[in-house]
Amino acid sequence: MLSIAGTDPTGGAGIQADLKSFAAHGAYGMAVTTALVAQNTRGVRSVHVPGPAFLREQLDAVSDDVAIDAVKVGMVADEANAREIGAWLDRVAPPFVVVDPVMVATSGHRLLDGGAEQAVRELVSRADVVTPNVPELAVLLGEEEAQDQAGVLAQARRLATSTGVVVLAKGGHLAGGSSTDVLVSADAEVTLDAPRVDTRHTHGTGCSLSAAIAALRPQRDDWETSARDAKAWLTGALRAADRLAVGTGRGPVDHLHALVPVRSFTEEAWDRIAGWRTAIAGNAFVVALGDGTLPAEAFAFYLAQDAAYLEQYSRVLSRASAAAPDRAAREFFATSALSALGAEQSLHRDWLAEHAGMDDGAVTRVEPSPVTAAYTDHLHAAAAGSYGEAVAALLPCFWLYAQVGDDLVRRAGTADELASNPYAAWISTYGDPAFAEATRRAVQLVDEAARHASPSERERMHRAFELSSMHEHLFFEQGLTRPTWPVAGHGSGQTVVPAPGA
Ligand SMILES: Nc1ncnc2c1ncn2[C@@H]1O[C@H](COP(=O)(O)OP(=O)(O)O)[C@@H](O)[C@H]1O
Ligand SMILES: Cc1ncc(COP(=O)(O)O)c(N)n1
Repeated sequence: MLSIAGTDPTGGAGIQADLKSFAAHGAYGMAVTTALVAQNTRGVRSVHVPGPAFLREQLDAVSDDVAIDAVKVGMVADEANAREIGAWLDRVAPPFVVVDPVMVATSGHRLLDGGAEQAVRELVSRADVVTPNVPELAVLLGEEEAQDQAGVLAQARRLATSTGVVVLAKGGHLAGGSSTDVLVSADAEVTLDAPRVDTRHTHGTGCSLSAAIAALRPQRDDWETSARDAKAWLTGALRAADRLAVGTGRGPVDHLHALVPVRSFTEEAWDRIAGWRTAIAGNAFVVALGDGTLPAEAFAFYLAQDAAYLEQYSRVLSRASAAAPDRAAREFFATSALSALGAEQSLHRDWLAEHAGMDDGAVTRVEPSPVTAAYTDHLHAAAAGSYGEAVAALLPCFWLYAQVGDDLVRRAGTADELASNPYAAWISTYGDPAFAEATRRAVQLVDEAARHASPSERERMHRAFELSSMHEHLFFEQGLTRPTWPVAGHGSGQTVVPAPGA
């Protein structure tokens, strides 16, 4: 494959994008430079055109030596370049030629000299396929820009008829929930539909699509199949774009997304804590809680510690609420902070009053055990980092409890069997669909935060999530081990919760 185009030193558009697009389709990529463009994800700074003589030397260097299966032409920069490329195409007659009539960058900067439009029209007439976006389609026809899909289709028909070239008119610039392109030739019309991906990283989409079509054509039977497959690939590249984190403006798409499948932060995080999930499912405390054989003093210790934990958990939820980027997230974390103080705590206070003789005051005075303190210190430390770290650290308390609740409800069997378990109220709280719904929402918000995180912040989020998962395991376990703070000079522990009935 040969790309004849301009450069993008940040690798998202032009020749650099074309080569990645070729590689993504299993093609060997070559490139001839029409213009050196000083640009980045924020825009174009300047353009240097070596000129037609050197352009011709590059083109001949390739075609004198290498068999070319298909050519993609992108930015030509000026009229002299366009004529040189036209003459070379006439001489070499490559089997497949795609022309992307690049005129103006997404950022609004001109990439084609004023007055060179006629030369580009002549180049288009030498192509098999031309891939204009909405403004380029209008310029090629000398008409006003189309405002909707019907207008684009009508213009694509006129261009196909007047040039005899297959026209792939791209709809990326139109509004709507889908990003529809139309492929129009003298004898066929095909609509290529794709959902509009919610990303601002669309730098180089046009370059990448035309390069993909050129790369696929020798491997497919016709232009329609090539364009369809190229568009499906581009949609995947757009979906994966946000994870690249290249530049501060409109970033590139992820050409090689198929090499590393896209997984959400939470899917990956959940996999990474598989060990802790197994440990919690087999945790002796959790198993005994599920079958109702857990000694009351073990549950009392756990529950009193959990009340102490929830005091701090609620504070960290409030900090996440304050740091949240939008109103919906702020509301979610504020509501969760409130229910950690209220609804969940009432479960604790009722049980401890009835079974451990602890009144509200006694519950409030419970000293956090070393295990509880380690967990809440970790949460506060995460909250001192970024919003992403805070919410990643907060998530296991939702997710692992929803998982344990769900497991224990299922292990209990029927509702009657569950009711006979002395810890049924606890199990029902966390096995409740409302809690599962809150967990789903928390998962979504963490993924949202991860989408805006840099790779290093994402890694810190993983670390925070993993540490919280470990703390969850240790927290359950402490119901059986009842760890205490060593008291200086005594070499013994101090009880942190009175025995039941005390
Ligand atoms: N947000 C998006 N979601 C899905 N496809 C898109 C999106 N933006 C552009 N595309 C697709 O990318 C290709 C290039 O589109 P377009 O923006 O019209 O061209 P150009 O990049 O040349 O300006 C087209 O196939 C278009 O449908
Ligand atoms: C060298 C070069 N060629 C083409 C584009 C158009 O890119 P886009 O698809 O973002 O409009 C560009 N920015 N740079």
